[in-house]
Formats: sequence, C-alpha cells, structure tokens
Amino acid sequence: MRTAYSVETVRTAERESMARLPEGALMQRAAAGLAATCAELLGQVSGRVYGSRVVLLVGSGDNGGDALYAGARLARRGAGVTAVPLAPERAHAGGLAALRRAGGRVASPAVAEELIERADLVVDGIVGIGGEGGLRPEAVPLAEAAGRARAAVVAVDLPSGVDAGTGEVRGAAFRADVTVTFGAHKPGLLIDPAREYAGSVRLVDIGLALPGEPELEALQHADVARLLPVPGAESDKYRRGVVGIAAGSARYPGAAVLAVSGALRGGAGAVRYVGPAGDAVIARFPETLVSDQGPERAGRVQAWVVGPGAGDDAETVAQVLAAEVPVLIDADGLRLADAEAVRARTAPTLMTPHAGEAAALLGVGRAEVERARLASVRELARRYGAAVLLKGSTTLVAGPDGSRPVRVNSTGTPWLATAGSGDVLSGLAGSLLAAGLPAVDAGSVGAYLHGLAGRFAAAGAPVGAHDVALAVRRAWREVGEVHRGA
Ligand SMILES: NC(=O)C1=CN([C@@H]2O[C@H](COP(=O)(O)OP(=O)(O)OC[C@H]3O[C@@H](n4cnc5c(N)ncnc54)[C@H](O)[C@@H]3O)[C@@H](O)[C@H]2O)[C@@H](O)CC1
Ligand SMILES: [K+]
Repeated sequence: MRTAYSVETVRTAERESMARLPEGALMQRAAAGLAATCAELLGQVSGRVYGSRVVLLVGSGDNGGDALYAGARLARRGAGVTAVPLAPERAHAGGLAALRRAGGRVASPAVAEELIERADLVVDGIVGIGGEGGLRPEAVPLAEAAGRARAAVVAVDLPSGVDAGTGEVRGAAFRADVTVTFGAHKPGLLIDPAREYAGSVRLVDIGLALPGEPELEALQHADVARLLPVPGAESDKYRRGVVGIAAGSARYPGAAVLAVSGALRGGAGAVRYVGPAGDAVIARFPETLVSDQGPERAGRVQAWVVGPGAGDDAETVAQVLAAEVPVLIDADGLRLADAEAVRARTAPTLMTPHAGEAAALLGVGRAEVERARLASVRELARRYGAAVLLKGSTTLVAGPDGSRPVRVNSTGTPWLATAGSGDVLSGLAGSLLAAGLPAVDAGSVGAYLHGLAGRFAAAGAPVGAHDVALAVRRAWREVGEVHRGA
C-alpha cells in the first residue's frame, strides 16, 4: 500500500525525529537523496555530473536548504552549480556556506532566467510543505523559464506552487520531471491537478516514524490481489453473488450492454439485467439473466447497480434504493436518487460520479470539483452517508463519513475518457460488491482494474469502452500473477 500523510502529521514526525537526532541530520539525509537523483538525471541529460550546469532556485525556508546542500554535493563531484536565492538575506545560511565551500556560486535573481536557459538541471527549492497560497509573482517567470528550458527539472519535496495537502494548484507552479519527496508522500503528489506537475515521484526515507492514519492510500498490485474474490471449490453461482444491473433505456441501450459487460468480468457468479434493453443485452451476452419486471420483482441479487443510461426512470432508482443489499449508483441514477432515501439506507451504498455529476450534487461548478477533488469527495460522502468514488485521471474513493484515509487510484490513462467507459466501471465495481467486497474496496479495486484494463486496451492508441471491458480479464490476471508469485 502506498500512503500519503498530511503536512501536519509530517511536521509532528519531523519534530520527534529532530529531538532524537543531531542538528541538521534530517536535512543531510534529504540532501543526500536529492543529490543522488540529480546526479542520475544529469547522467541521462548530459552524460556526466562533472562539468554539467546546475541551477538551484532557493526560497527562504528549509526547502531551499535541501537544495543548497544537495548542490554542494554535486559541486564536490565537479558540477558547475549556481544558486539563485530569491531573498538572499533569508536563504538557509548553513546551506549557502556549504555550497560556497564546495565551489558553488551564488547569483542574483536578475540573471536567473538566463541561467535556467543554459542549464542541464534546474532544482526547484523555492517552497516545500511550508508554502502558502501558490507561487509568488516573482517566482512565476522562473517556473515559466524552467518549463521552456531543455534542462531536466527536479522539485525538492514538492513542485513549488502546488498545495501539499490537497493537490490544488492556484495559478502558476513548477512542472517537474522528477519530484524527490522526503519521509512520506504528501497528498498533493497523488491527486490531480498537482500530481501532473510532480512528474515521477521518488520517496527518500529519512527515518521519520509517522504517527496516526494516512490521509490517502493507494492500492498496489499485491493489495488488489488480496482483495479479489476467488471462488472456492464449494462455490456455486449464487454463493459467488448475483449482481443486478438496472440500466439502459430505449434511448441508451448501449449503457446496459456495457454495464453488463463490466459486471460479467467482476467476479460475481451471475448477472441479472432489469430494464428495457434486455434484447440488446441477451444478443451480446446470452449468459445474462434478463427480467422485464422492475427491480423489486426481478429475483434475488447480492448487489444492485443502478443508473447508467437510465434516462428519467426515477421509479427504478427508488426501488433499487429500497433494497436491503449493497447498491452502486451511477450516471442518471445520481440525479434521480432521492438524497433522503440514500441516507436512510442501511446496506452499503457506493456513488460513482464524475466531476460534472459531483458538481451538480454539491451545487457548485465543475471546475470547483476538479480544483479541489479531495475536499469534494469527502463532502459528498458526508452529505449522503455513502461511499463515493469520484472519477477522473486520479480517482478518489471516500468512505461513508469522508474520514481518513481516502483511497486514490492512478492506474488510469487519459484514453479512458471515452463514452461508456464509466458504464463498464459501474458494472465491474457492482460485481465486486455482489461478490462481498465492502463498498470502498469494491470501488477502489474496480477503479484499479478498470484503469489497468484501459492501459492494456489503449496501448497508446484510442479505445472504445468495449475494448476496456475485454481487457479487464488481462488486468485481473496480471494482478493475480503478482499474488501467486508473492
Ligand atoms: N519535514 C521534514 O521532516 C523535513 C523537511 N525538510 C524540508 O523542509 C521543507 C519545509 O521547510 P520550511 O518549513 O522551512 O518551509 P518551506 O521551505 O517549504 O517554505 C517556507 C518559507 O517559504 C516562504 N513562503 C511561504 N509560502 C511561499 C510562497 N508561496 N512563495 C514563496 N515563499 C513562500 C515562507 O515565508 C518561509 O520562509 C520541506 O518541504 C523539506 O524540503 C528536509 O530538510 C528534511 C526533513
Ligand atoms: K519545491
């Protein structure tokens, strides 16, 4: 499991460590890890460390101190290192002295852009977890110059300008090729939009003992493998769970077909379809149990999926919400579901909005949800007393009270933003619910497999939702392999 901790928790751990260790020890560990990554990148960009040109952009806190000490290490290996302290009188004094002793230079911000243009490597040490309120105006042209330059950009702890705790980005921020982060991932490194600015993230262990719950957790192959339902020798289709799909309409029969296609690959023993698209479903998937009765009379299921392509069929949504089994609500179902009826449910509920649907439920603009994804998913979960999966390039899954940790999934690919892809996910996650997974697990395992399937299906080219559904089996096998190997 990958975890991310709040800034507050990291600060607490830092204080405890500092009390035990000699002064400056943590910063030296951070700088050593940072310098190692810088040296590796220099090897890729210019073939060697010796003689390469490194620019350190240095703010007034310890983030700048890390950059300076790492710069001193590179200078000792023969790199030409120039530090640009944005506020020279407040830059980390020990770090500046160390850099100078190692042969590094210090330059004025007036020449920073010129230096960046000629550099092999730019180290962004302007702000880390102490940053507040986005990048200051004087640093904006530097972020832009670094973006234009051919140099590799390494962010120290976080790309300056992104919010460490929430992943929000207000205005300009540095775009890094690699972010070297210390002690723990910060939530902003795993959540969009900030995640995109971080490039690939490397965690340097500086020996922090992290207390309490993480803010976020991200399942890895082995975690998913442990959660996947596996039929035992005694299983029959009913024991493996029947998932009911109440989806599709005369106008959108395809949504029903796609939701069923996802459900068939999610581990339930059988899929029961209820709705007006039975003929289309049977034609494609003859193994489906099709009923033309409403959900109340369709026969037993262990979980329902309601909403994909459902049009305005509020009665079906109401019947599903009244069922005493887990329910996944997606697409039109989110709009049609009565909030009181959702809150009154005693069996688990999983809502799966994209940003636009989440915005409509929260009564805010879509951009607001996209900007503040973590706060949005928590708020929705609290309002509805339901687990909520907020779709996007990083998908977030919050438990019913919005409490910690929220799950984050980043196996997806931008190619997954294609019509019907959400219908496949709803069927897949609903099937996992029917197989007995708790709502947060069903959502996050579903998102993980769906994202991986999207990658396999796309392989760098556009995909349709049906391709994604087909690739779920490959994703499942790939995850299972790791488990068997473990
Ligand atoms: N947490 C830890 O355990 C460790 C932290 N270290 C480093 O220390 C950093 C935190 O250091 P600090 O607490 O000194 O804070 P930062 O260095 O992140 O930033 C604080 C300084 O930047 C200024 N500032 C705040 N917002 C700004 C903005 N938007 N634009 C420009 N300047 C801004 C503040 O006035 C303050 O002087 C971490 O990110 C990490 O790089 C490491 O040295 C190792 C250990
Ligand atoms: K930084």
